[in-house]
This record gives sequence, C-alpha cells and structure tokens, in this order.
Amino acid sequence: MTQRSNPLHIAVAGASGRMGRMLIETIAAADDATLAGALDREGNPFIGSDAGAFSGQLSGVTIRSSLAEGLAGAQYLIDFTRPEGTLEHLAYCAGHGIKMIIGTTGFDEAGKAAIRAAAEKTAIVFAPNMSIGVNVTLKLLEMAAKNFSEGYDIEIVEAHHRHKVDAPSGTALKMGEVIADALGRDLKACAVYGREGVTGERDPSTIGFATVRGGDIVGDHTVLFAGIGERIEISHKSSSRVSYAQGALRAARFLADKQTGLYDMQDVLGLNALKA
Ligand SMILES: NC(=O)C1=CN([C@@H]2O[C@H](COP(=O)(O)OP(=O)(O)OC[C@H]3O[C@@H](n4cnc5c(N)ncnc54)[C@H](OP(=O)(O)O)[C@@H]3O)[C@@H](O)[C@H]2O)C=CC1
Ligand SMILES: O=C(O)C1=N[C@H](C(=O)O)C[C@H](O)C1
Repeated sequence: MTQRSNPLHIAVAGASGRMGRMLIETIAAADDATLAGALDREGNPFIGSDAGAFSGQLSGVTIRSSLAEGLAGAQYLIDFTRPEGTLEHLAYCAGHGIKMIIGTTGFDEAGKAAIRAAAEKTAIVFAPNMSIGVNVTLKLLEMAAKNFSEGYDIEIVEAHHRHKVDAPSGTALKMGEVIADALGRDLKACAVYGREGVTGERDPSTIGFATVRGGDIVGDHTVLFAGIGERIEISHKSSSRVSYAQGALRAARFLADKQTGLYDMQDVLGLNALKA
C-alpha cells in the first residue's frame, strides 16, 4: 500500500488481542495511517514479537510493555483492552498529548470520570461500539422509543463470544441509555438485569437486559418493543470485527484537527446533528 506523505501515526494497545490484531491489519491496509507502536501488558507472551506477525505481514514494529517505548512515535493510541489497562494508558497519553480512541467497555463511574477529565488535556473518542451499523441503529432506537413510549415493553438482548468478560455489553448499555433518554427515564433507576424466580408481573417502566455468551459470536444486539398484538425488533449483528476497526480508524481521522475534548462515534459520523 502506498503511504500518503503525512500519515496518522497510530499505536495500538492490546496488540495481541482480538481487536488489537484486527486494528493492526486495518492500519496496514490504510494509505493514510501508519503503525507507530504496539503495546501489551508485561508478561504477555507476545512482548518482543513483530506486531504484524499474526497476519503474516511483518510491520517492523515490536510489541512493547513500556509505554514510553511503545508510544515514542505515536500521535494516537487506539485502545481496546480492559478498563484498568486503558486508565493507565490514559494517564500517560493525557500527559504527553497523545490522542486516544477508546473502545474498551466495562468502565465504572470513576473510570468514566477519569476519561472526561483526561479529555481536558487531549482529544478522545470514547464509544462502546465503533461500527457504523450500530451507531445508525442507535438513531433508529431513539426514533422508535419516542413512538413506542406507551404500551410497549422494552427488552434488550445481546449475545457475544465465550471470552467476553463484561455484561451486559457496552453496546447494550448504550442502547438502554439512548432509549431511556428518549423516554425521559433514568436508566440507573429503570434497568432490570436478568430475571430469576418469582419476579412478579413486569413493571412497564422498566428496560430489561438479557445476556447470552457462547462460541465465537462476534456481537448481536436486539431491542424488542413488545406490545399487545405486535412486537417490533430492531437488530444489529456483527459478522466480523473489521467494522469496529474501520470505525476506530475513522475516529482517529476525526481527531486530526482536535487538540482536546471528549467525542463519541455519533460525533465522528455526524449523527448527533440528526433529529430522530
Ligand atoms: N468499541 C467497540 O467497537 C468494541 C469494543 N470492544 C471491547 O474491547 C475490549 C477488548 O476486546 P477484545 O479485543 O475482544 O479482548 P481480548 O481479550 O482479545 O484483548 C484484550 C487485549 O488487552 C490486553 N490487556 C488486558 N488487560 C490489560 C491491562 N490491564 N493492561 C494492558 N493491556 C491489557 C490483553 O492482554 P493479555 O492477553 O495479556 O490479557 C489483550 O492483548 C473489550 O472491552 C471489548 O468489550 C470489542 C470490540 C468492539
Ligand atoms: O467484547 C466484544 O467482543 C464486544 N464488545 C463491545 C461491547 O461490549 O458492546 C462491542 C461489540 O459488541 C463487541
């Protein structure tokens, strides 16, 4: 691939992970980006390996555990790891003016507050799902929720691979937030996470979540608006992680002219301006 004269210099955290590998391949295929560093945590068996070895395309970039070494030539860090790893990377990036694209899910309120604070020092895109399809689906959900506000029970069902460690998925929670906001409800107060035993009848003001884990499911999300005599289902199904990686690269391009600030994929895709 011919590189443009001034490519985006992007480092990838969690380089040997499922998303890390896909991101490294996606950056290698882009003509406006170059892999500028690769990180994994100390003790990871791939430290010292070439970051492109997984795809059989050597990159000349070695996976490092030292942030100073791994991020020496980076303008951007794309991070799909775990909250504790991302928060460590965040502190370093905020201190060194490295922009971040954060795809990691499962943050608690303190973690989210740390990301908001870091965005006063560097520019950050933070989104639980970077695929275009899911982000357009969020707009569809906003519109649907406004029109099914009375008489429809709302349930969110998500399914992921057996290795996923957080539940419900960040995307399912985001869908819940978008719907709750559209209905003027507070998700913290109305969410029901799974049901067991004698639960009593369904409270119509709740938003229910159900989680499935198995095999190699990349990521399925369905929102049900269940009324009397009909139900509406809005679904998104991922068949490859490439859509997340391409979204992350698009987010890096979006940050090119930003120095600080916290953005999401709705900002990147220009969807915030659309009224449902
Ligand atoms: N926003 C989006 O579009 C998407 C978000 N995700 C999210 O991205 C995250 C990663 O998913 P996935 O790639 O499947 O996960 P993997 O487990 O395959 O990869 C995680 C990577 O992060 C590394 N890691 C784990 N803990 C730390 C730490 N404390 N510090 C530094 N590195 C660490 C792992 O190293 P090791 O193997 O040594 O533990 C591994 O290389 C999840 O939170 C997932 O929900 C996933 C897909 C899309
Ligand atoms: O862990 C995953 O795989 C995924 N995680 C994200 C989430 O929690 O929503 C995005 C996608 O669903 C894949």
